[in-house]
Amino acid sequence: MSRADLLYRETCARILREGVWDTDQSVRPRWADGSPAHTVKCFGVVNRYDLQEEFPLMTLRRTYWRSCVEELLWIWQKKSNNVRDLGSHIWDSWADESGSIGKAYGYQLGIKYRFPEGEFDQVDRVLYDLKHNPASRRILTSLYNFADLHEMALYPCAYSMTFHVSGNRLNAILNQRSQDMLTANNWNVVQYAVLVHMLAQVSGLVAGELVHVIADCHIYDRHIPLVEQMLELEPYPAPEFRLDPAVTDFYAFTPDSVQVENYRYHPFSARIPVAI
Ligand SMILES: Nc1nc(=O)c2c([nH]1)NC[C@@H]1CN(c3ccc(C(=O)N[C@@H](CCC(=O)O)C(=O)O)cc3)CN21
Ligand SMILES: O=c1ccn([C@H]2C[C@H](O)[C@@H](COP(=O)(O)O)O2)c(=O)[nH]1
Repeated sequence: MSRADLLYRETCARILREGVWDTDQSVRPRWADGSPAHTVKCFGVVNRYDLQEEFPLMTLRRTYWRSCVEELLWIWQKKSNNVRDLGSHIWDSWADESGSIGKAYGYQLGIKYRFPEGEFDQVDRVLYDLKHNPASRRILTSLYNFADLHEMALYPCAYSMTFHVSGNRLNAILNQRSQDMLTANNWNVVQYAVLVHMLAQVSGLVAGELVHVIADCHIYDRHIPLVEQMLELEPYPAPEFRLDPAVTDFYAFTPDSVQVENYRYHPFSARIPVAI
């Protein structure tokens, strides 16, 4: 049985049982019809995924894992902030006429900074440190650049990764300030699990633990019946994950480098409205 499903069920059940509604407050997100998108939320959720044990793809509904990988490579490899470089349309609602989402995500990872060994962007610095200073406690990235927030269409949600090598295992903490449980929880978990596998492989390590720390973990009001239906389902076993072992350069990965086998999931016919 997929552990990712169990963690998902526990997190949603906790929000529905103990969560606090923001209905009495004025909130930023809107539904397509203009009405406020309220949530019920819990603070400070921590979910741990052992990537040696299983690939954390949920089975309670289908996660479009290939789109997750495409978005991951758009941010971490292409370092793009333009939706025209992304295969899917998930970011279109936040893009301007030129396709830009502003100085967010990929744009931040592409900025170069000075280090004793020369100039690196955040991704190249992580790759350098994993190879040359794996014992370092300073291997992290952050997209939360206050100087540029006013030029971002949406402030980064999954905003920081902290990497940690113990033995030959690469562990990571994903820090997320805000999480829409139905639309993107498993989406975010899957893409950062793939990132840990990719970085481990090109650094001569194996993927260890992914610790997902979520500050505001919420379910939107219009998602509640859909989540309740999912909580009734029995999870299937987790699928198998395979990353093309021939790839040794992070920039050589493509969506085709990732294979998922025996992915069984429950049908989910409803369209998920996304709060803008
Ligand atoms: N309210 C909100 N929730 C989010 O999860 C979210 C935002 N806003 N804004 C920025 C990005 C965009 N994200 C999105 C937006 C849409 C889908 C989505 O439509 N997913 C569908 C199918 C995707 C596909 O066909 O590839 C799904 O069924 O999961 C996923 C992530 C995640 N983020
Ligand atoms: O990767 C992502 C991107 C966005 N989200 C969700 C979390 C919130 O529901 C909205 C962002 O609204 P804020 O008011 O800026 O918090 O998008 C996500 O879960 N994962």
